Amino acid sequence: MTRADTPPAVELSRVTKRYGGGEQAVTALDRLDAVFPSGTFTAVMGPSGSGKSTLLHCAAGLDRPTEGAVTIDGTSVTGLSERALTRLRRARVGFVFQAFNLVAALTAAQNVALPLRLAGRRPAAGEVTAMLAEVGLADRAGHRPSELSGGQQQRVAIARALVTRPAVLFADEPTGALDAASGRDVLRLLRESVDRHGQTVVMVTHDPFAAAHADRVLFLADGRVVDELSGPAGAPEIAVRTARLEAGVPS
Ligand SMILES: Nc1ncnc2c1ncn2[C@@H]1O[C@H](COP(=O)(O)OP(=O)(O)OP(=O)(O)O)[C@@H](O)[C@H]1O
Repeated sequence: MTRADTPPAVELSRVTKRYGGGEQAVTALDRLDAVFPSGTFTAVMGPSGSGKSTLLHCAAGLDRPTEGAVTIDGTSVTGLSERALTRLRRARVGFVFQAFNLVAALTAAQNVALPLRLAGRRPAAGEVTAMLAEVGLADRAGHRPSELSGGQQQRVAIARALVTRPAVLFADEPTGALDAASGRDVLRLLRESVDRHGQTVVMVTHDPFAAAHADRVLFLADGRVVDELSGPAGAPEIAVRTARLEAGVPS
């Protein structure tokens, strides 16, 4: 099957997400449409409060839209029970957070094995080590998060997110807490997962240099996609579009 025949990893159709009610109601996503094709790397940018994290949470099945439809790896999230949604998420979705979110009491290897164990699988011999080797940390398998640098912790978090070979990996500001060199390592890993393994990656970022690693950049404002850059775009071009959006200038 060619990539064009493969269903999108994630699709959002007219997704609205409202928080609160009455006078206090906030519309975080406003009839938003977005398609994340399988095997592509998309960056999501936009001013603070534009709905980026809400988009990620709805697209990952961590949160349910108020209206509209979300399909993950061909399965409609609407109507799924909490249990079925959790199962879908564990099997088909990976998540990487700005703050790494590793389990402090577990070693790197145990952290990476966790999603397999939660899915009721005993990791095959060498599976976890191979995953750690992929992120350049085969020699740190027995270390706890407190014994690793921020960049190394984020690489363990990426290994943990990829070990189930999910249909889609979501990353929320994955380089936000890292120095420039560690940030570049993390972005290179995400890029390689797309190029080598056909992984689908969706990453929220404020950083045009980070977004320049993606195949496509979606720009959000007021809960809608208002601009898009396709094909690898350079950081300067991304920065100009971002500045325009923050200044409220239509593109
Ligand atoms: N749990 C919540 N309850 C009420 N309002 C919320 C909640 N979560 C988000 N919002 C509101 O929804 C809007 C979108 O928030 P969201 O966090 O998705 O934006 P963002 O683009 O990720 O922002 P930032 O770049 O600052 O992280 C904001 O106005 C925010 O205040």
